[in-house]
Amino acid sequence: MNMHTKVQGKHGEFAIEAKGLIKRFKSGKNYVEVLKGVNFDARHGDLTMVMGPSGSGKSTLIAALSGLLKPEAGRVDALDVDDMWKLSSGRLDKFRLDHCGFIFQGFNLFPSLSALQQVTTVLKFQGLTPDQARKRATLALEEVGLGHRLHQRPAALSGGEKQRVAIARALAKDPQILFADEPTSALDGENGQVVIKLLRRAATEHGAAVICVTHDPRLEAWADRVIHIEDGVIIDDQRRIPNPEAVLASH
Ligand SMILES: Nc1ncnc2c1ncn2[C@@H]1O[C@H](COP(=O)(O)OP(=O)(O)OP(=O)(O)O)[C@@H](O)[C@H]1O
Repeated sequence: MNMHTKVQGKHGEFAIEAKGLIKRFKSGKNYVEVLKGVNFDARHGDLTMVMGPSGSGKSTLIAALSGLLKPEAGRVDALDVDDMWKLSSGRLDKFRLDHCGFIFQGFNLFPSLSALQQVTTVLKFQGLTPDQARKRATLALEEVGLGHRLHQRPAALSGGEKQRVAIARALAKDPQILFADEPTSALDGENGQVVIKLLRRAATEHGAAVICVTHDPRLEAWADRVIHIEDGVIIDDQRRIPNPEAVLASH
C-alpha cells in the first residue's frame, strides 16, 4: 500500500453520524417515505456494509449521507462538518471533492480518457499540479494492479479492470469516507474478490470509513459491521470480525 498520505481520523472514531433521516418521493398524488427516520453512523477503519432487499432505501440512504440528495428531515454530521445539509451547494461539492470517494456499479468512466487520465482529472480538480497528479494516479493504479494498463481507454478494459480504475480514482485522493454502491454486482467471483479486498484495504490500511451497499451476502465475510435496512428502517446492526482472506465463490 502506498504510504504517501493517510486519513486523519483515527481508526474507531466516527467519520459520519446521521440522525432521523427522512426522505420522501412523490408518487402520483401521494408521497412514499423511503427513509423513515434512519439513524446511522460509520467509523474510520471499518468496512460497514448496508444490506437489504431491492427498494429498501439503500441507495437513497447513501445519497442522503453523501450530500447528493437532500433529506426532508434529519441531520448528517461528517468529519468536522456539523449538519452537512446546512452547507451551501458549493461548500457541499467541495466537501465531497476533498473528502469523499464514490464507487458505483456502472463504473462512471469517461469513454475518451485513458485509465491514467480518469484518475489525474480528479486530482487536478483538487489542486494538484499535473506532475503531482500523474505520480499519484500512477501509484493508485499500480495499487489496484493496473500498472500495465495506464494508457488504455475503458473500451479496451474488462469489467473488472474498469471497476478497478474507478476504485483507483476514488482511492487516489485518500478519501476519509468511501461510498460504494453495489461495487461487485456486475463482476464475476474473481473480479468481485479483487474489488472487495481493495475496499477492505482502504479501511484497514488507509483508515477510511468505507460504506458499502450490497445485495450480495457473500461480501459479509470482509465486513466489520453489517447493517440491514428494510422498508426504510434499520432492522439490524451487528459488529463482526472480518476475514480479509475470505474467498469469494462464484454465484
Ligand atoms: N428519484 C426518485 N423518485 C421517486 N422514487 C424514487 C426515487 N429514487 C428512489 N425511489 C424509490 O425509493 C425506493 C427506494 O429506492 P432505493 O434506490 O433507495 O432502494 P435500494 O434499496 O437501493 O434498491 P436497489 O437494491 O434495487 O438498488 C424505491 O421504491 C424507489 O422506487
